[in-house]
Formats: sequence, structure tokens, C-alpha cells
Amino acid sequence: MADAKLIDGKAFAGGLRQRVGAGVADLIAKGGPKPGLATVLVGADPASQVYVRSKGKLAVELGMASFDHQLPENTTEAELLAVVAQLNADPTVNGILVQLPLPRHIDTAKVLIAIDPAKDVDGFHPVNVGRLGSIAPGAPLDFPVPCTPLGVSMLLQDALGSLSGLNAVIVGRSNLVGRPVAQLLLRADCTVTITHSRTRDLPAVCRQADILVVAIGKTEFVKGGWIKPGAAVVDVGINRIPTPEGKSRLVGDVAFAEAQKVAGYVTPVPGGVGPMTVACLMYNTLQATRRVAGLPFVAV
Ligand SMILES: Nc1nc(=O)c2c([nH]1)NC[C@@H]1CN(c3ccc(C(=O)N[C@@H](CCC(=O)O)C(=O)O)cc3)C=[N+]21
Ligand SMILES: [Mg+2]
Repeated sequence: MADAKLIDGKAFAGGLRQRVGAGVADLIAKGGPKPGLATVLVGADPASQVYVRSKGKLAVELGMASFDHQLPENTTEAELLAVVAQLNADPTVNGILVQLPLPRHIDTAKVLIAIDPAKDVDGFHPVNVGRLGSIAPGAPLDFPVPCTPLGVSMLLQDALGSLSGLNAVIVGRSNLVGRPVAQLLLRADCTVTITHSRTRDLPAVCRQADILVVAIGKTEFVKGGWIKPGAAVVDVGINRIPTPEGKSRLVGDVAFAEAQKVAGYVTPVPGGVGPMTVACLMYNTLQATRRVAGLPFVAV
């Protein structure tokens, strides 16, 4: 069988970013507000600093305002909640992203519920989780949807066209990825199975999948023999592993070389889902700004 087609997330994200940039220019040209994205990072984790910086940089490239808040590791929950309240009240801020994970002494759920749902560009507020959890098949996504799952569904729709009736198996049940991916694929009329660490005979369940989405956080966990020939495999994993030269490289949750021999489509790591996450954050920030300006929902 021929090797799988590569799903080029980096290229698709480039196009999406361009469309978002055009949407920002159009909004401002019509007298609308300049979209503003605030990122909040607690602590000095170097990888998190890189992500937050790249988000701020991209926002500015697309014509948005960027507000970066770096707080020390020992920030109290009350102090973080005060920052969130200040951003909620600031009319120049349309999107708020609190980088996760937060330090252990802070209650993440308490922080996420404090974010104004209209500014919740991660889609993690319970109101937005509930909207996605009760969406009708094919109904418009006219509220913030978690960025990585939104990116996954865009890539699948671009690669496969209609997803109607396909068997989708999701490996991983996190609130950040697995569950919202399941909701989006159910909306797209897939038959959805969510698997996890207690699933019996996981390889056999995976082999039923026309669409296999893997978000489990374990390096090269899914093997080639778990994949149905011709399936579309989306690898959400981002595992940083050391190289013999003392550097590090990114590896996914799927054994890529094996998958490539069996699958019909596969996303690479890096260059697959990761760039879509950041582009979808920009998309959500534009859409949040259009909504406060009272403009109708249009997908870009
Ligand atoms: N509130 C919140 N929202 C998030 O969306 C969020 C978060 N917290 N915490 C951390 C994770 C991680 N994350 C990534 C975004 C982009 C890439 C990305 O662009 N990856 C590139 C490679 C980047 C590199 O080389 O390091 C790629 O896969 O090609 C990766 C990871 C967003 N996250
Ligand atoms: Mg996100």
C-alpha cells in the first residue's frame, strides 16, 4: 500500500492565519474594535514561555493588540483572580488565555469559571463547555471552542470532506482535548468512541477507526498494527525527548514511521496539530471581538 498522505497542519494553519488577518483588517476598516488578546502565564516554565510569546507575536502580526501578563510562580489564587477580573473589565481585551497547567496551589476550575465566557478564547469556561456539549448536529460554532480540538476538526474536514457516518476513535479523555474532540466529531455526524487507560483491548478498538485521534501524552504509544488500513490518524501528542547530542526533539503519541505505512492520512509532529492550535486561538479572538461588536457569525 502507498504511504499515507501527510496532513500539513502548518500549511493549513498558514492559510487560516491569513484569513483571520484579513478578517481583522476588515473589522477595523468597518469601524469595529481592534481585537485584543491577553495571555496570562504563572511561573517561568521555559516551554510555556515560548508558547505564550509566540501567541503574542502572532496576534500582533495579524493586526491585534497583545497583552502579556507574566506572574511569578508563587502568585496566590486571589492575585490571579484579581488579574482575571481586571482583564474581564477591560474593554480593549476581547480574549483571555490563562496558560495551563497552573501551579498546584491554584484551583484551575476556580480560575477558568472566573473568566468572562465571552472572552474565553480557550473555550474552557463551563458555559462554553456546556454549549459544545449540547450542540445540535451541524449547528454553527458561534461560541468559543477549544483551540486544539477545533484545529483537529478543521484538518479532518479539509482532508476527508464529509465525516458523516465515519467511525471516530479518540484515545484520551481529557477536558482539554479528548472530550471536546468527541463533541466536534459527533456534531460532524461521526460515530464516536472515547477510549482511555481502562479501555479493554485498546488496539482492537483503534483498528475499528476510520478516524483515530490520539491525545494521551505518551511517546509513540499507538503502533502501526493498531491502525485500520487507510484510516486518518491525527496525532495531538507533543512529547519533548532528549537527543544523544544533548538537545531535544518533539515526538507525537503515534509511532509515525509505522503509521505512515498503514494509514491513509497522518499528521506529523511537529507541523501537524500544534500550529493549528495557535491559529485557532487567533480565530477565536477575532470571533469574540466580532460578537461584542454585534456582528453576525461568519466562519473564516
Ligand atoms: N490555556 C491553554 N491553552 C492552550 O492552548 C495551551 C495551554 N494552555 N498550555 C499548553 C498547551 C500546549 N499548546 C501548544 C500550542 C502550540 C504548539 C505548537 O505550535 N507546536 C509546534 C512546534 C512548536 C515547537 O517546536 O516547540 C508544532 O507542533 O509544530 C504546541 C503546543 C497550547 N496549549
Ligand atoms: Mg487552546
